[in-house]
This record gives sequence, C-alpha cells and structure tokens, in this order.
Amino acid sequence: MMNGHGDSVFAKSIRTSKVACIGAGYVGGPTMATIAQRCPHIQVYVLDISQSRIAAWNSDQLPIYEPGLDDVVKECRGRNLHFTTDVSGMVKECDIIFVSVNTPTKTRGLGAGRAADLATWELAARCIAENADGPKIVIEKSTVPVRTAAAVQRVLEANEKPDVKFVILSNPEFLAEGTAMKDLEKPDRVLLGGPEDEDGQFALKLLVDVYANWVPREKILTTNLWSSELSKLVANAFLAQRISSINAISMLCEKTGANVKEVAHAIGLDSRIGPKFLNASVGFGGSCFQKDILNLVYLCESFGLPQVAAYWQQVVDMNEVQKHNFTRKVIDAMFNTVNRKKIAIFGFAFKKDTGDTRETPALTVCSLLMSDGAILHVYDPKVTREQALQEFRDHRLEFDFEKQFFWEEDAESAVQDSHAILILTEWDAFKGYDYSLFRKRMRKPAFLFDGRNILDHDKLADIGFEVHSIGKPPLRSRAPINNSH
Ligand SMILES: NC(=O)C1=CN([C@@H]2O[C@H](COP(=O)(O)OP(=O)(O)OC[C@H]3O[C@@H](n4cnc5c(N)ncnc54)[C@H](O)[C@@H]3O)[C@@H](O)[C@H]2O)C=CC1
Ligand SMILES: O=C(O)[C@H]1O[C@H](OP(=O)(O)OP(=O)(O)OC[C@H]2O[C@@H](n3ccc(=O)[nH]c3=O)[C@H](O)[C@@H]2O)[C@H](O)[C@@H](O)[C@@H]1O
Repeated sequence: MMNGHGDSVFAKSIRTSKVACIGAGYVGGPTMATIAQRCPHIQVYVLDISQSRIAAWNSDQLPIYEPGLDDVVKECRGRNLHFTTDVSGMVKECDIIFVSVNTPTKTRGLGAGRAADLATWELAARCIAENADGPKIVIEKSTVPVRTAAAVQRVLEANEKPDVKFVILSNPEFLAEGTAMKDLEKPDRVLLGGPEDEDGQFALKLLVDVYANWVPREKILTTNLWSSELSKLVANAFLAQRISSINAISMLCEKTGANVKEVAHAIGLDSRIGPKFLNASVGFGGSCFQKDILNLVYLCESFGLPQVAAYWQQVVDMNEVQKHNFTRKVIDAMFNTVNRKKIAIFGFAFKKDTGDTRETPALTVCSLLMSDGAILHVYDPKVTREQALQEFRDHRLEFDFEKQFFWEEDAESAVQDSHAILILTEWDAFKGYDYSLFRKRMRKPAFLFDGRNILDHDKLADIGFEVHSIGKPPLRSRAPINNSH
C-alpha cells in the first residue's frame, strides 16, 4: 500500500494490508466496496452491530439500493471484501479503521434538535480503545462537528495503554445517494485532514496512497483536521442553501408570473453561479442536509456567533416553508379541502434512484394532507409501506394509517378514482406514463401537482389536467369540453 514506510515507531508498526470500517450503512457499504474493487491488494472488512444489516450485505438482497452497487459487491465479496458483526475481533486485526457510523441530530438533552448526537461515535471509539493492542489510524468518515477529532483522541487515549498510539484523520464523504458509485469512482475531490506532526503526516500519506489507486493525485486534498471536518458541514450547507434560495424565488415567481425554470436557467448561465443544484422543488430531504446545517447552527451559537447561526438557520426554515406552501397549494386548489378525497402520491423516497426515505419531504406533505382528512394511495418503485410507516413512527406522527394511507404496487392503481396526482419524487419512470389514460380514470376536475417540475405541464393541460407546479402560475385544463370525461 505504501511505497515507503516512515521512520517512527508508529510508522514502522502499522500493518497496511487490512482495512476495517465500523458502520455498514449508505456510506460505509459503497465506500468500502469501492476501495476493495480499486485496491485488490487490500483486505477490506465492513463491520456493523446490526446482525440483519450484515446478513443482508452477505445476501443477494443488499440492504440499500444504489445503482451499480450490486455488481461491485458481487465482484469483491469473499475475495477482498468482507461483511461481519465481529467488530471487536476485526478492530484488533486491522490497524487502519474508518468509522462511518450514523451521527443524527440529538433528540434530547443539551442541544436537542440541533447538535449532532455523537453517542454512536463515542461507542465506536471506545470499542477501538478497548480492543487495540497496537497502533491504529482512526479515520472519521462520518460527518462530525468541527473539533470532534480532539474529543475522539481523549476517548481513545483514556484507556492508558502506553504502547498504543492513535492517529486520527478526517476523511469526510461527499457522495450523493442514487449516484454514490459514480461519485466514488470519479470524485470531484477527496478531502483528507490530519495532525501536523510526523506520525500524522505519515498516516495522511498512507491514506493518500490508498485513494491514489484510482483518484488522480491533484484531486486528493490534504488539510489540517479542523478544516477538513468543517469543510464537510460547509459543503452541505452551501448545497442546501442553493435549493432554499431557488425555492424562495419560486414563491415569488408564483406571485409574479415569472417561471422559476427560466429564472434558474438564466442565472445558471453566469459561470460564477453555475447551472447545477438549481431545481426548485417541494423541498430538500435526505438524512444529512438538515442535520448538518442544524449542527453548523449549533456550533456557531456555541462559539458565540448568533448572527452566523441565524443566517444558516434560515436555510432549514425556508425548506419547511416550502413543504408547507406546496401542501397549502394542493388544499387551496382542491376547493379548500381534501377531506375523504383519494389522492395519488407518486414517490416517497427523498430523491430518485434511492430507496432512502430519511427526512423525505413526502413525510411532511403526506402528514399535512392526512391531517386535512385525505386518503393517500402511494406508489414508489423502491420504498415499502412498512418503511414509510417507520418514518412516521420515527417522527412521532400518528394517523389512522389503515384508513388513510394505502400502498400501491403501481402508479395506475394509485390513480384509479383519485382527485389528484402529486409528484413528490423525481423518478424518471414518472415521466413516461400515459397521463391521458390516468386522467380518464380520475375524478374531475383532475388535478396534477408536480412537486419536482419534471412533467410537460402544457401537454398535461392540453390533456385536461389542472396543473400546479413549483414556481409557475397554475394551468387550467385546455381540453375541449366534450373531451373532459
Ligand atoms: N447517507 C449519505 O448519503 C451520506 C452520509 N454521510 C455521513 O456518513 C455517516 C453515516 O451515514 P449513513 O451511512 O447514511 O448511516 P447509516 O445509518 O446508513 O449507517 C450507519 C451504520 O452504523 C452502524 N453502527 C452504529 N453504531 C455502531 C457501532 N458502535 N459499531 C458498529 N456499527 C455501528 C449502524 O448499525 C448502521 O448500520 C453519517 O455521519 C452521515 O452524516 C456522509 C455523506 C453521505
Ligand atoms: O452528506 C451527505 O449526506 C450528502 O448530502 C447530499 O447528497 P444527498 O442528500 O444524497 O442527495 P442530493 O442530490 O444532494 O439531494 C438532496 C435533496 O435535495 C433535493 N434537491 C437537489 C437538487 C436540486 O436542485 N433541488 C432539490 O430539491 C433532492 O431532491 C433531495 O431531496 C450531497 O449532495 C452530498 O454531497 C453529501 O455527501
């Protein structure tokens, strides 16, 4: 793995042929599968406390859906990629240990609702400390608050094993779900932060060499620990800020007759702004944007920067406004009530090409509609009803699910006798449907609310739909009267 070893005692005793990762989730699984594929000379062990998750990784039905992942796992599993619950055993065996456990928002106590909950991280660190009988390089792969490495160092060293030295590196992950394998194969950059002393620089070089097996050297950045930790939070905050900014403008478009797609295109051609990540939507979701911004807000407050905290808090607040605004639009348009009306929901995942529903905007929209009495029939190609129900439970949202929340095997069944179709996830398949046929099966007037702006709205109005989208004035049906049934 290394071209040459360092000279220190630490450097000389690090064994480099085995790597472990604690946490076999959306990040740990795909990231380690990529390392195994690109570095056949390294044995990679992915560890998790969840028996069921590890069993799934070892089966034909992987625990997460990610395009391209199956092939890489099939190629490497059993060769140099291993999934196991033997966390302590493999922590002993491996000197290079990534930690990719979940770091959700704290739900109680100091900083509840904002600060990152590092309990899982602390447990992982304690596990490493207890099982280490030689030097270890511990790599923060999870997204953590800036200065977490200092806390981790204290936990690791508290066991007072004089011969065991730990070096902590930061290596945040920038992959997006749905494109994880492509992002890992060709990252915009790999970011590595480490201590500035000799062993820190040795460890950093070791990790650079791992990535250099497939990532061009100029894309591998090295910084100090704190810059690396903070850059991850800032990257997510900037990305989410773009969405909240264009969503805020979409509300103004709806009032003024401007079209947000045209505005996004016009501003995106300015090379300083750029065209990406300017799709106005029903709101951003996913496990990270909200939690990472709240974490940033909490950090700013803790460091005595209330104005900076308030600035970033607005990004999350605007996202809430957008989800509520969209739902209010639905209810307003449908004569101010959706009580007992069947509504077809297309998509429950937080974005296309993933089965992940964490913080999905669909949860808020569906909850608000059910509060108003709507009967929802949901179709999502990759999400199960049980998973959606778990999402409601996780957020302590209670409804009469047996009467108001139905799951359908296809879009057509969801649409039958419905008053409206809501597009909440931008699955490509939703673009190819025969909406003319759908409209025939629906109650009239037939409403369509495109929360992702993915359909041809003029065509839908010609077919006979009343179309509402994001950041555009609504379109009434343009179908001839005799065509309206
Ligand atoms: N999901 C994503 O797209 C991205 C996530 N991240 C960050 O990566 C981190 C992990 O995220 P995900 O992979 O989505 O989480 P996840 O929840 O899918 O996976 C975490 C896994 O860690 C396991 N775990 C927890 N404590 C453990 C312990 N003590 N020992 C062994 N296993 C343990 C859990 O059982 C779970 O399977 C988070 O900090 C997140 O912010 C960063 C970039 C992208
Ligand atoms: O830290 C993380 O977890 C990851 O968070 C995001 O990745 P992800 O949440 O998987 O997906 P995105 O493509 O960023 O989409 C997030 C949300 O924003 C929405 N979105 C995205 C882009 C856009 O223009 N408009 C918009 O509404 C998506 O539909 C989705 O709900 C970042 O893009 C990754 O770089 C980062 O590593």
